[in-house]
Amino acid sequence: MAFWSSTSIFTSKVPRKILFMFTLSLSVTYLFYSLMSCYNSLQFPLQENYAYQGRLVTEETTFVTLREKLYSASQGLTEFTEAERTTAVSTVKDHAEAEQRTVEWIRTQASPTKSAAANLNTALEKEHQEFSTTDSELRVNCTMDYGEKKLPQAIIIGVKKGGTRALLEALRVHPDVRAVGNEPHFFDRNYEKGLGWYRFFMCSLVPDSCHLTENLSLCHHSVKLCPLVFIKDQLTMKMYLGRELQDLESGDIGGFARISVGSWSENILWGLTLALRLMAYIALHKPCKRKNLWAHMHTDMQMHHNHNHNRHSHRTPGQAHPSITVTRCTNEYQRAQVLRKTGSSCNQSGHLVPGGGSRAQAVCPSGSVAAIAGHSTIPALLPNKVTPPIFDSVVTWLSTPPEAFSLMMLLLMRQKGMDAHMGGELVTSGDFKHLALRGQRLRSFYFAFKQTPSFQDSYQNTSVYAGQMNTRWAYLSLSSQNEVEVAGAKKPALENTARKELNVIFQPEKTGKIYCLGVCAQRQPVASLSMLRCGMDCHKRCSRSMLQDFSKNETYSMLPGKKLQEEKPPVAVKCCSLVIDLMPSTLEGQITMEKTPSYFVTNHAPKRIHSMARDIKLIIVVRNPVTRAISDYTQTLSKKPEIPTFEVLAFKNRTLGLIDASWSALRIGIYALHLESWMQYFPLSQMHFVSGERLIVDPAGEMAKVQDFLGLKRIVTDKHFYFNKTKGFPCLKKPEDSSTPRCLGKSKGRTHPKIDPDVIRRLHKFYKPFNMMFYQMTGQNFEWELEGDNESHSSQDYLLPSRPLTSIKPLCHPGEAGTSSYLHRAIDSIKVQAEYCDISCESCDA
Ligand SMILES: Nc1ncnc2c1ncn2[C@@H]1O[C@H](COP(=O)(O)OS(=O)(=O)O)[C@@H](OP(=O)(O)O)[C@H]1O
Repeated sequence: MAFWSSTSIFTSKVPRKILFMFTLSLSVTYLFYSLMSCYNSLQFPLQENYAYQGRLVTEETTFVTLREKLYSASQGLTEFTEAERTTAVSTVKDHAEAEQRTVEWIRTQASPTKSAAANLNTALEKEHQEFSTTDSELRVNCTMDYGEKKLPQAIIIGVKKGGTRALLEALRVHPDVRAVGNEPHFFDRNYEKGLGWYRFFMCSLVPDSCHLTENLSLCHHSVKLCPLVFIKDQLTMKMYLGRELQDLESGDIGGFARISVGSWSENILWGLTLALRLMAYIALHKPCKRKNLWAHMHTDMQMHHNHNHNRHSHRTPGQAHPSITVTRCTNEYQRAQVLRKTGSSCNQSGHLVPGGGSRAQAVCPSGSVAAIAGHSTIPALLPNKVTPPIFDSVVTWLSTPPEAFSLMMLLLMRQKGMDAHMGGELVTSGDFKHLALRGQRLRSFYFAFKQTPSFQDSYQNTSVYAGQMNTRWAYLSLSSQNEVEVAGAKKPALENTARKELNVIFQPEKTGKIYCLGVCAQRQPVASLSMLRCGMDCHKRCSRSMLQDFSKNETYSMLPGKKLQEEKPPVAVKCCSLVIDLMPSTLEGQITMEKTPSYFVTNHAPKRIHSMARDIKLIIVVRNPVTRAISDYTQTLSKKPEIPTFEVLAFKNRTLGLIDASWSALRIGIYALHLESWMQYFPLSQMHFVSGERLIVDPAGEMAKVQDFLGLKRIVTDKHFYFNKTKGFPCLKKPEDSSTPRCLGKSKGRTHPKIDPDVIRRLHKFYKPFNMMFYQMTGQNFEWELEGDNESHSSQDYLLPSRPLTSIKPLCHPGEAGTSSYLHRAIDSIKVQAEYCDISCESCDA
């Protein structure tokens, strides 16, 4: 009602009314559009156990019923049209049957290389629509998760280009398998981030996490929109806009609705209401004119502060209530200038005075506010406004750059004895390292904090220094004078610290109330719904120049940084799951998995994985090393077309026939060598080898073995696969509620370049002794030599073993002493034997 009364201003101002109506309709349209488009992604998330993820589960739903649902969902596969349906494969209960199927399958493939090659080009366009499971798509997971975050119990450790994606995607069909779509690269690239990071990476939104708390909690996500996240955002926005519009309507800063997760309809209704209110606010304040906006806001703030001061004075008995006087800062830009040039501080009576130093005193000893980092967040944090429960009053000021607000909040939290941490929200990437190294600015910060009684203490006699808006990370420290300091630092120390911080942040703690508050992205290129997130669409435009200005200014850092000493146990950040790519949680009885094929060739990986979980199950998909090398090369070529030919790279000296075993594409294929380091830590019984070739021709057969190995019920069977002629590979059948069959993306099953047959023959020769060694070690004969013997086949012809992989006695028994020396002796003899081998000891070790 208040809203409508406030908008009555419009009636006298026709142009504003028109603007209002226009923006309103836009907003409503967008809202529906967003919901609809996102809903699609929920209908069929890329994670296979779609039912698990995509269906809303009521709070009463138990884990058992959830799992039951998953099982039934995994059975319900939609039939294909005749055109789509080609030869299916069946389980490998009996070899003869499997073989028969294989033969049939191959026949239908009609030489997959050629058919795939011929068809692929013409079908590319079609493929675009048809093959939905691409790696990049896998990065987005807009779904809710249930259960617990666990470290993986099984990992697909290799090998690159072996067929690992196909295996993982097939496994994900299984209701008892939960796997992250992306490759975490924890044990090779991200290890220093710690298991906390890994685990966090392995988790996703915790259901209801945002109202785990009794009190107010805010959760804000700048991740891609999806309904479930949106609900949370919406709630957040309820807060944000509640603040904004309450300012507008009633001048009441202090009173905010508590957040509770409402029903869908309620939330949608909220969204609409918020949109309306937001539009009204925008129309009223003409916020795109920066100065005006800020002038308005200032006026409002001062007005409301005074108002609030009077209203709530009874809450802080005996406390002085200095009014805000921000005389020098009539708009944000000016404020920034003031701070940048001179620093700023406030005097005892709470007035902003130009400072000579390089810092801004944000909260003056008197408890009043002068400025913080050029932004007008402080009024929201004014001690005398912050009445218990604190969170009812501490809200973000919509047009405040999030960094400033977050920092300030964090400082205050810490200063008041709260266990508060800050982290960065990833807007465009699920990879922290990537983000940090690319030098991208974090676009928003979030922090989590735990309420402690001391937080409600008086704010008197405190000083908070804040600054450092132009670097990606900030240090926080408590000085000996109990001052909280924030300071920026330059790379690389800053990044290291940031990582440390993140590690800390992501280690969950069981006890305590967890609160979370996120701040919207500043320059996030998210379309109109960011209006609902960040308050105003034009806010981005308005503040961009200012932000850029900040970024350019190197001297804007306020204080020399001190490293944050972690004195208290870290806080869980369950509430805000800000990483886009997430490993799902698992229910009782489910397996958490990931795949990162580079682990297989990473020296430290076996030891690291062993120290994490010595009983972990390891899956290794292996493929003829020659084909694998060509596949690897093809991938590189697709990214860097200027690289030399395969033939050139493969040899150190082609005339002499010296193969360059240090070229990674070739080195990876010396499986025996890499396996040796794994065997030093894990018994063979914990490893399962999948034939990459058979995974193509008999996916169900391979899947049966993998499921057995993982101790899973054989759920994924031939019923789940069909051979897609266009793709030239097996694909997963579509689930009943999706119209999309699931073939792997364009990067899987590429057409390989034609390689000189002589080179291929030489490579086969090169690999032969290593392959033999590998067969011995694993006790399985993958029969890659058959491919090498038959030169009429091109590299991409998947020449199949005519019978199931033969078993041979393993050379070394699991964990057996002497494995290593045996292998070394064997490799030594190989070196002598191998005619074309230029393997030196160094390259072997490498
Ligand atoms: N079902 C299905 N669909 C498409 N592709 C399939 C499938 N099964 C196995 N393969 C083979 O998988 C090869 C890619 O291996 P990876 O997924 O391990 O590659 S990666 O390491 O993750 O980049 C890929 O290699 P290329 O053919 O060289 O592209 C495929 O041959």
